[in-house]
Amino acid sequence: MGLDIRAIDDSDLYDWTLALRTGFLREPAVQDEEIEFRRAKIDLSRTQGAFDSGTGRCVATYRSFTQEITAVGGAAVTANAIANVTTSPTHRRRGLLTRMIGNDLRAAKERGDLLATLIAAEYPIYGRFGFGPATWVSDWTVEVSRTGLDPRYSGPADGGSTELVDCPTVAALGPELYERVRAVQHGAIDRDKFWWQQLTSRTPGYPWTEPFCVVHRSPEGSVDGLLVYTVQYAWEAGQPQNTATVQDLITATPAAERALWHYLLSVDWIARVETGHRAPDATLPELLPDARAARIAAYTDFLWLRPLDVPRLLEARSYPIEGSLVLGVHDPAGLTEGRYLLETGPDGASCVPTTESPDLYLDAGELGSLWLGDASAVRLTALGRIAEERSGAAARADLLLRTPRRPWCPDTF
Ligand SMILES: CC(=O)SCCNC(=O)CCNC(=O)[C@H](O)C(C)(C)COP(=O)(O)OP(=O)(O)OC[C@H]1O[C@@H](n2cnc3c(N)ncnc32)[C@H](O)[C@@H]1OP(=O)(O)O
Repeated sequence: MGLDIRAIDDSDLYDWTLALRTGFLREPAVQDEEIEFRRAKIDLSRTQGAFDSGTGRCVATYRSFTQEITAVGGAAVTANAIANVTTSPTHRRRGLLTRMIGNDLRAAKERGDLLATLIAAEYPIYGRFGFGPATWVSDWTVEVSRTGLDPRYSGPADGGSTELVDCPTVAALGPELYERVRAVQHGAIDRDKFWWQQLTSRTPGYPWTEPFCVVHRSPEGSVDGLLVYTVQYAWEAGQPQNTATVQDLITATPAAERALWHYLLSVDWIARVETGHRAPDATLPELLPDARAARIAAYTDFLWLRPLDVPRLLEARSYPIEGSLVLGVHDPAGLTEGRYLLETGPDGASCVPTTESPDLYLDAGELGSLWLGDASAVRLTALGRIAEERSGAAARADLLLRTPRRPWCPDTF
């Protein structure tokens, strides 16, 4: 029985969505409103389905779209973002994902995208396709009664302000604020109108509860922070045991972040706060007089990157110091295989193919892990994933590539 992989058309949307829901273990029922939402959102020409010629049924799904990711130094780099990857349990491990991702990565390379991005559902899936983990997230649970924050708090003392607003106000103010935030946060990705729609209104096919929303303004009156949270309402033996769950918290200044955490950790009746995905080096715990009131609920790899054009990718980011490095990149898919000479300085970098002998040999996935400055070349060498051909080269790579604050991608896609 044949398995035909092709770009889907509008008439496939119902079957494709059913296969997607099946693969993600969501109720296998598709409402017309969900189809309408997907029809508006997805680019059919970059949406693949695998169809079983015996039954005609869609048995695997895959989608990519153009995304911007912030490089170290603030440049917005064009990426091929991958999402909605599933193979139905009846057709697993027959190479369907391998065929779909191969098609897509070759097309992205031809289009000129510098890299591919995805959020890996499970760690072992994507390394074989040249991806490496590049950003991490930390999720915290805060016991409000233990924070040690002043219980008499009633708003920022520095002239800034917090205001409760509704969802349409978030949808109106959020995009401009987020543009400022992502421009200085390496690892952040752009948010399209559907992202804001899903945060601020009920979207067919996704669970949603009307949230509480707070805007923070600086002492000068500009919007510099946004907090969106829902509350799970619970009382036990006459005591409030409500849990607030952060749906989004973005800030353009450290003062705004401190003010919004202080706000949320002072709401009467909230006993516990679940922070959702924060930066891996979140300042939250140490904002609290008792930092141990915040416990790590999860600390995990998040955004994975796959280089597609090594010279342009390495030239797109900034470097703190002058230096040079020859990288020997191994890429079984043949997309980035080669030797590259990287020369860096505070004013820019050049990266060109070279015949010089490499300082470091590494797979494309390891380069994906290094690009945003999070992974350490010294550490990857200790793990046996980078071969150091010149003594001290891994430490030199870390001096060139690593960043003072860690990269962070706050969003799932
Ligand atoms: C970006 C995203 O959308 S992330 C979401 C990914 N989707 C899911 O996790 C949903 C549930 N899982 C699935 O639908 C499927 O298992 C998929 C999509 C992950 C894999 O699809 P398949 O068509 O079975 O993959 P395929 O047959 O091409 O496997 C290729 C190789 O990867 C391996 N592999 C695939 N999935 C996994 C996994 N979850 N864990 C470990 N190895 C895996 C296979 O064993 C195979 O290895 P081999 O070449 O050594 O034999």
